[in-house]
Amino acid sequence: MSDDVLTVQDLRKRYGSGTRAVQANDGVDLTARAGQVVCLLGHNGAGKSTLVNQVVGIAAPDAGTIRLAGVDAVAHPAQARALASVQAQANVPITGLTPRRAIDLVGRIRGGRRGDVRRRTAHLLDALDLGQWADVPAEKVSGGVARLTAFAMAAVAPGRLVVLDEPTNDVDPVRRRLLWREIRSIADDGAAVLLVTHNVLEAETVVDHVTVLDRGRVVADGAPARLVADNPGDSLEDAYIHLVGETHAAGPQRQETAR
Ligand SMILES: Nc1ncnc2c1ncn2[C@@H]1O[C@H](COP(=O)(O)OP(=O)(O)OP(=O)(O)O)[C@@H](O)[C@H]1O
Repeated sequence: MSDDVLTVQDLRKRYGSGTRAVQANDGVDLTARAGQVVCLLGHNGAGKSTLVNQVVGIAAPDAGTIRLAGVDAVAHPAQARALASVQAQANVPITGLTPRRAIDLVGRIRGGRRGDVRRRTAHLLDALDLGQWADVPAEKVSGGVARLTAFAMAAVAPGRLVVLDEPTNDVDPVRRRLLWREIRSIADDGAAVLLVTHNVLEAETVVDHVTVLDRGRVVADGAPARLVADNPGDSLEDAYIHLVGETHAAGPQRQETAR
């Protein structure tokens, strides 16, 4: 039996029309298996969030297929959403709660048993070194602590797929190490992790597979070591820069026909 959790094929999504049309995803293929951390790399505007939003049912594709744990996610977005836990690019507001309460609540909403959720919440707070902030009102915590809390909310009762959109943003270097360890252990425990990050240097040590997006298209795909071997330089960052170019900023990928 295949252990593919997420299969995306020939995914296409365009925003707008006429001269302002942007082809944000232009025939994207991607697979994430159980136990794998798959990293999506790309410049600003390359189409990463567009892809993620379609996978979790926030946006509908124009064409292509998305299968999540056997479910057709395009036809049944609500079912697909239940199979995935998501840390979005923007934190979910948790005003009125504490980090511990917010993490615990998500675990319960996702169907975790009270004792299991309490233990897992305590583990995450400890593993991310959030103890001193755990019971502080959310409006008083720093951006980094809020980001780590949002990660823990996605990790407390992981779905078959865990989607993490820029989880390291605002997080200090020491806690980033702790965070990478937890990301790895989510996959080691059997989920598939789809990770969006600009933190290429740190991701290299943790991820199993890298998909590089440029202007809505996959321009490279493989294990980090494979991409490093196939490109000039000696790191994933070198390979990435070679693949997408040092200077271009992945500006809007306007339709050729619309010019
Ligand atoms: N709702 C929208 N309406 C119109 N254009 C959009 C919309 N969302 C995204 N775009 C455009 O689609 C392209 C891809 O955007 P997307 O947010 O997917 O990129 P990204 O790789 O996630 O970028 P970043 O790293 O900055 O988050 C960009 O040109 C962006 O301007």
